[in-house]
Amino acid sequence: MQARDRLIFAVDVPSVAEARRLVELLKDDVGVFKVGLELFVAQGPAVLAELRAAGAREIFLDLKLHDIPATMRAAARQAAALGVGMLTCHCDQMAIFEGVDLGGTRLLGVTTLTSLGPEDLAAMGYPPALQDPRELVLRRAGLAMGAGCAGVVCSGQEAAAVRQALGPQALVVCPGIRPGQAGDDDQKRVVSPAMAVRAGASHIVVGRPIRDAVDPAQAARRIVQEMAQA
Ligand SMILES: O=C(O)c1cc(=O)[nH]c(=O)n1[C@@H]1O[C@H](COP(=O)(O)O)[C@@H](O)[C@H]1O
Repeated sequence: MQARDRLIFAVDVPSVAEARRLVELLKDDVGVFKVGLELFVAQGPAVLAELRAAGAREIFLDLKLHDIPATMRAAARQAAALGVGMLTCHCDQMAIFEGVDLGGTRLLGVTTLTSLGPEDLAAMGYPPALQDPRELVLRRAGLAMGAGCAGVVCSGQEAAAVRQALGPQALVVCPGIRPGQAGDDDQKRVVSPAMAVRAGASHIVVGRPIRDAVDPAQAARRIVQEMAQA
């Protein structure tokens, strides 16, 4: 796997025209294009064909499904029918996806959003032992794998512990990546591309630091270079 294939670009824009422009600009430097809630809610499933036509080879549908098991299974089957390579969900129970054939779509369990810190977990009512994001991430990673996921989404700060717990085969996908001098925006648990790769991330997710760069393709190439060196 080349470093480029491990870079996921979050296509966080509302219009098809802007999404297509970014894919055309980045298709040679980015392995996976992530369609999240903003683009999917605005444009619906038809946007996936638009991105493929613009040059996206692999698409990650980031819908963060969270519902009762029957609804999760049904929605995951519909997403798989769209031919996406990855799909996110929140897994609160074991065996949710047991026996569900999703073809080539790999499920990723979101563990603890990278925008959350210990103070947020305390406010949400987690007991002191689970207010340490690493502990909560490990707990939820176990649930996700038990639910039938191929891997998890966590921050690079927990990636080493998650990799150790889940073994070499699991996908460990890390958003909250901030290269160089980029600001944190609304992210709280951030690391650099090199730190995430060294910690054992299989993929990193980068949105604004590429999208808002003066030269997005150059920003992506710099990140890939940093990943390759790491
Ligand atoms: O599931 C995700 O992709 C995700 C999980 C998470 O914990 N944190 C997180 O930021 N994301 C997504 O990753 C992307 C990060 O974007 P930037 O902060 O702009 O790089 C966004 O599309 C988020 O929706």
